[in-house]
Amino acid sequence: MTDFASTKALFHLPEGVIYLDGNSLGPLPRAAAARVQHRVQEEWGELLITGWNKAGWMAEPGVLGNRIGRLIGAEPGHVVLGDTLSIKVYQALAAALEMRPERRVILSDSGNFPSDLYMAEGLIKALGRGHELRVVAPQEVAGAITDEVAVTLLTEVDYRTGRLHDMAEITRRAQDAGALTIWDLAHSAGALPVDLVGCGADFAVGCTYKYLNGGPGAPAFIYVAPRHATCAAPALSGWLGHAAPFAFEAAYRPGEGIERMRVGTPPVLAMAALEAALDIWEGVDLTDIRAQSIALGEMFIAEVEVRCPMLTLASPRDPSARGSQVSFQFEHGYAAMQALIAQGVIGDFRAPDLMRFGFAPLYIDTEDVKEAARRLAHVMQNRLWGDPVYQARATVT
Ligand SMILES: Cc1ncc(COP(=O)(O)O)c(C=O)c1O
Ligand SMILES: Nc1ccccc1C(=O)C[C@H](N)C(=O)O
Repeated sequence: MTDFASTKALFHLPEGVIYLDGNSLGPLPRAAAARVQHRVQEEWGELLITGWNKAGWMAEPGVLGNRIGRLIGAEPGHVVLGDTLSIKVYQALAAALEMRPERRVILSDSGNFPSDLYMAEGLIKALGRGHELRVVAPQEVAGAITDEVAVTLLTEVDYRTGRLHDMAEITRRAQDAGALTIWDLAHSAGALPVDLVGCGADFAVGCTYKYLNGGPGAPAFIYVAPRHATCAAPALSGWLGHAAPFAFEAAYRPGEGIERMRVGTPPVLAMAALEAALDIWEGVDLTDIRAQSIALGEMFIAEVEVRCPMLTLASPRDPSARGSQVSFQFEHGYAAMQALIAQGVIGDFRAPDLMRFGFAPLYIDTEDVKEAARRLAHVMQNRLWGDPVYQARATVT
C-alpha cells in the first residue's frame, strides 16, 4: 500500500494553500530544485557539450519515457519524450492517417481539449487530401465508429467534466471497424491506472506537467505500439529521429522504433525536474492512487453538496465513470473560483461556468478535502463572488 503521508512530504506546497489544480500543473517536488541546480552547475557548467554523452542527456528522452511507460502500461522501449503534447498529437495523427490511406475521417468528441482538434484541423489542411474531422458528443463516439473512420482521436478523461471514456471498449470497436486509436492521456497519466498493452492501443500521447509533476513546460510523451513502430511514418522528420543523426546524411531515414518520434534537441533542463518528479512515482501503485482519488473526490462531492446548494455537480456521479477531477457548475464560477483562491484553495475555472477541482493523492489528503469544502462553503454562503475584485479576468485561467 502506498504511504501517502510520506509522498506528501516530498512536495513543496505554499503554507496555508490547499492545491486542487494538479490536474493543470502539478506542484514542485522538493528534490527538483537541487536536481535542476546540479544539472545546471555540475553538468552544463562543468561538462559543457560532453554532457550529451557523459551525463546521458541524449538518451534521457527514452530513459524517462520508459519510466512513464510503466505508469501507463506500455511495453518497455516504446515511449519517448519531447516537444509539447500538441506536437505529439500531430505526429501520432499524421502517422495514423498515413497507415489508413483509403479512409478520410478523424473521429473525435466535443469534450476533447481544443488543441487536439486544432492540430487535427491544421494537419488536414496541410495534407490537402480531403480528410474530415468528425466531432460527436462523447457518449456517441462508440456508435460513430464506422468503416469511414481512419482514426479515433480521444482524450480519455474529459478536461472539463472528468468524464472517462472506456478505453478498452472503444479501442476494440475501432479496431473491429479497421480504424486506429490515439489516446490523449493528459488527464490520465498519474491519475489512474492505464493499460495500453491490455487495451491494444495503437498510439498514445500525454503531458508530464499535470499529475506527473514534471513542472511548467515539462516535455510531452508519445507511445507507438510495437506492431506499428517500424511502419509509423514520422511526419516531423527532425534529425534526432533519424536512424543515424550524427552521420549527417542528406536524406531522412527514420530511426529504430519509437526513436523516430523524436524531433530535435531534448529539453535537458526540464528533464532534470521531471526526473526528480518521476523518482516519487517509483514506489507508487496506480491502483492505490485510483482508490484514494475516488475516496477524496467522493468526500468532496458529499461535503460540497451538503454545504453549497447553489453548485451543481457537472462530473459523472459514478466515480468509476470519471477521472481524478470533479467539476461544479455555477453561473458566477469564475469570480467564485477567484474568491476561493483568495481563501487559499486553488482550483480553476473552465468556460463557460465550471469550477474544476483535481484530486492528487500524492499530496492531497482527507483533511485538505474537508478544509477545502469548508472554505468553498464560506465563499458561497457569504456570496464573496459578488466582489468586483474577483471578476476581472486574467489572461491564463
Ligand atoms: C487533453 C489535452 N491535450 C492537449 C493539451 C495541450 O498540451 P500542450 O500545451 O502541452 O501542447 C492539454 C493541456 O494543455 C490537454 O489537457
Ligand atoms: N499547459 C497549460 C499552461 C497554462 C495554463 C493551463 C495549461 C493547461 O495545461 C491546461 C489544461 N490542459 C487543462 O486541462 O485545462
